[in-house]
Amino acid sequence: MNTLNYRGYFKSAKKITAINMLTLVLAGLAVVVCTVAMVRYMSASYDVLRKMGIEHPPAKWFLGNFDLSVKHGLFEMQRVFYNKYKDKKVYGWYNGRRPVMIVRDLDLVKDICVKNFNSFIDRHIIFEGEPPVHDNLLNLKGDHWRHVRTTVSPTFTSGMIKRMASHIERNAKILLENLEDFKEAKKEVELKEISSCFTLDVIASTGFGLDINTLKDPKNKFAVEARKVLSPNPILFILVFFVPELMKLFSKLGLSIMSRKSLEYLTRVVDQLIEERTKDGLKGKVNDFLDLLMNAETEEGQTSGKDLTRSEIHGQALAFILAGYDTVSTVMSFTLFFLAMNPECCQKAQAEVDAKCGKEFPDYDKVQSLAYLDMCLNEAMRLVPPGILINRVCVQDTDIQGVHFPKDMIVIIPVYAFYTDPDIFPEPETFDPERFSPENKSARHPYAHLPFGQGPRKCIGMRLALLELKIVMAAILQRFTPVPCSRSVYPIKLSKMQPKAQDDLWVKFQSRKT
Ligand code: HEM
Repeated sequence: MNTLNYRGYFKSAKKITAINMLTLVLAGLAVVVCTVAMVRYMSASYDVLRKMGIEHPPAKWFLGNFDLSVKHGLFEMQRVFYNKYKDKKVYGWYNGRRPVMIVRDLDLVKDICVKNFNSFIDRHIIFEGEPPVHDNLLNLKGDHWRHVRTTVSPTFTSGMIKRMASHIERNAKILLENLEDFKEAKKEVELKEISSCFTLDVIASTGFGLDINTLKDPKNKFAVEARKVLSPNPILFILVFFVPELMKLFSKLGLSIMSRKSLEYLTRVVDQLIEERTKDGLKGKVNDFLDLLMNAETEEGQTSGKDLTRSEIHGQALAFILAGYDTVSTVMSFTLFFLAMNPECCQKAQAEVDAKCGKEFPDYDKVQSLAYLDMCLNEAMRLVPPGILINRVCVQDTDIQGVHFPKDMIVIIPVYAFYTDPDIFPEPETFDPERFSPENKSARHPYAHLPFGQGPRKCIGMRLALLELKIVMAAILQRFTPVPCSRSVYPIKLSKMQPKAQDDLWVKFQSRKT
C-alpha cells in the first residue's frame, strides 16, 4: 500500500514539476514579450522630432526629457533651452515618450493663439478625469469646449462681474480686520497663507454664495475639501504623466488622482444650493457664479443645444475653484511682497490709491482707474507667472510661417522664458512696474507678456481676477504698509516646480499714519 502510495507520489510529483516548468517557461516568455513590447512602446516616438528636423535635447528611454525638468526645475529649464536654441523659431522636447514643439517666435505664438486657432483649439491635459473633472472648461475639447465656453461667457461680462463686486468687498473688509489683529500683535505674516485664505473666501462667496472666514476658521469644511481637490495624488499623477494610457485602468480600479470624497462633497454642495434656491424662489437673485450657471441649466427633460447639463455645471463650479484659487493668491502674495521690498514703488501705489479713493473703500468703480497698481500686478505676474507655460494641441496638420505642426502634436508657449529674456525685458530680475507704462508696453511685441493667455481660449476669469486683486490690494495699501521683517528673504528663490517662494513670503504690516 505504502509502496504504491510512494510510487503515486513520485509520479504526481514529476507531473507537478513538469507543469511548474511549463508555467515558468510561459511566465518567462510573457515577461520577455511584455518587456520588449514596453521598450518598443516607450521608445516608439523618440525619432519623431528628429525626422521633422526639429532640434531637441537628447531624450532618455521612458523619461524623455523629464530628468532635465528635475535637474533645472520648471522655471530655469525654460530659460536654459530657450537660450540654447536661440536662432530657432521652434525647438523640441519629450514629455515622457510624447514629443512636444516649443515655440520661441512671438509672431508664431500670435498665429497659434488667434489666426490659426481652429487648428490649436485643444489644451493638453495630463489628467483628464471623469465627469465632473472632465467637463470643466480647462479640460474640454473641440465643439464641446465651444458650446460650454459660449454658454458660460456671459457670466464674465463687466455687468455680471460688477454684481459680484460686493462679495469681494465684504471679504476684503474681513481680511483687513484680520490684518489689524496681526498688526496689534506685531506679528510677522506669511503672505501666501493670508492670500490663500482670502482667495478661498472670495471663491466661496462669488462662486457659491457661502460666507466662510478661512483665516479665523481654517478647518471649515468647504475650505478643507477645496484645498484637498487642489492637491492631486503625486504618485498617480507621475504615473499618468509617463503612461497616459494608465488613466483608463485607474478609473476602472476606482483610483482617482483628485480626492473622490472631496469632489463628491463639492458636487453635493452645488446640488443642495441649486435645490434650496429653486425652492426658495432665489434663482437669479444671488449674484454669484452658481446663480448664473443655474440660469443656463437645461430644464429637466429637455435637451436644448444651448444650455448646460448638471454635470457641466459641476464641471464649471470645479473650474472656478481649480483656476481661480492658486492663481489669484499667487499674484496677490507676490505683488504685496515685491511692494514691501521696493518701498518707492509701494509709496507710489499708495499715493495713487489715496488720490483716487481718498478715505472711501476702494469699490468696483474706484479701482478701475488704478493704473499704477495694474502695472505692479503685471510686473509681479511677469516675475512669477501663475501659468508658467501655455499649451495647445494641434488638431489638424497645419503649416504656419514655414513650420509644420502635425496633428496631435503638443505645442508649448514658454512664457517664463519670454519674461526673463533681457532682449525683451532688460534687467529681467529687477521689479520695475514702469515696464508696463503705456509707452513701454507699446514699444514691445504684444505677445511678449501673456499672463492670462490669448485668443478664444484665454482666461475666462481675467476680469474677475483683476477686480479681486485691485480691490484687495487697494484696501490693504490704503490702511497698511507692508515692510520687510526678520524672516523676509529677498531676492526671492523660486521653488523648482511651482510658482512658490522657497523661503515663503514673510512681511510685517505697519499702520499708515494718515
Ligand atoms: C491672476 C489670476 C489668474 C491668472 C494669472 C490666470 C491665468 C490663466 C491662463 C494663463 C489660462 C490659460 C489661457 C490660455 O490657454 O490661453 C487660464 C485659463 C482659464 N482660467 Fe484663468 N487665471 C486667473 C484667474 C482665474 C479665475 C479667477 C478664474 C475663475 C473663473 C479663471 C478661470 C479660468 C478658466 C475657466 C480657464 C480655461 C479657459 C478655457 O479653456 O476656455 N482664471 N487662466
